[in-house]
Amino acid sequence: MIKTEIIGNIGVLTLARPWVHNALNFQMFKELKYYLEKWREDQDVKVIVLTGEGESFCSGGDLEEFSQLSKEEIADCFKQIKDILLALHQYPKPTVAALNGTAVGGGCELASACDFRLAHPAVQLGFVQIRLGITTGWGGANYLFKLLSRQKALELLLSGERISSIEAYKLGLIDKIFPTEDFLRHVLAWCRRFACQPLDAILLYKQTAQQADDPRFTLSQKITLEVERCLKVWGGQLGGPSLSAVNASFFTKKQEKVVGRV
Ligand SMILES: CC[C@@H](C(=O)O)C(=O)SCCNC(=O)CCNC(=O)[C@H](O)C(C)(C)COP(=O)(O)OP(=O)(O)OC[C@H]1O[C@@H](n2cnc3c(N)ncnc32)[C@H](O)[C@@H]1OP(=O)(O)O
Repeated sequence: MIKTEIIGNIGVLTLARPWVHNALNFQMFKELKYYLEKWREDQDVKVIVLTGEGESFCSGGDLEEFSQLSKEEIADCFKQIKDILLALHQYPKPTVAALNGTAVGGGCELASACDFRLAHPAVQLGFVQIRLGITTGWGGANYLFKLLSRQKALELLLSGERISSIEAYKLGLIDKIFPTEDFLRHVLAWCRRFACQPLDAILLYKQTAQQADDPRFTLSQKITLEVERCLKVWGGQLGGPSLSAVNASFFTKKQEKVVGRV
């Protein structure tokens, strides 16, 4: 129910239950967890893209399946799902939700847990939970509060209204709008700008990003750690190019330029 593909260092996870608009059942969460863990250490995967098959990105939790569970079973299920979304939010590599179509309920929670959200003009988004008499059950409101101002996030959550991707872009919830035609091709080209970079540097920037909003560190400590990270890659400690290799590449390019000018 989750299809996977690695395209040029980009791991693509496709929610594949289009007959129910990619409603997420528990089996899909298990698969999502499995692939996120598998790709965490995979040197060939530098960026993760989550998308959906068919006309929707995701219609949220599978209401059919969840309605058959007891209160205790739902509590256990949601606990496991919120851990998977948190792991996605704290993932060491960049994560991208490619909204190929409608995202509602838990579909918006999933997208909000990612680093980036890309969409096309026909996409609609809605934190519709309140219209069912419930609230976000997977941590999605907290991710939304990190992305939007308190009042904009509250407006979306309290109204349960669906908004267009263009409105969501203006709010800052969507990072980029691409044409509907060949949407995934545009997404992959956008992600390739990250995926073509050295993995060590990608991982270190993600660490710096995670730390940026961690209240346990002062700004001075965060900056010291940021500098230490740079020195690690500079010295080649992570298996990247060493100081001399960085210099060599700089001077080789410089020399080539000079030769080219003659
Ligand atoms: C439970 C977790 C909770 C959270 O913590 O966040 C949530 O996610 S709550 C929110 C749950 N989601 C919803 O309320 C959305 C429900 N779906 C829709 O609003 C619409 O289906 C749609 C996604 C906007 C598409 O509308 P439309 O194009 O008109 O299609 P249909 O409505 O006819 O749907 C076709 C088919 O799909 C089934 N379906 C859709 N969503 C779900 C779902 N979330 N769970 C289970 N099944 C779903 C729908 O019942 C239809 O089935 P059939 O009638 O058997 O064809």
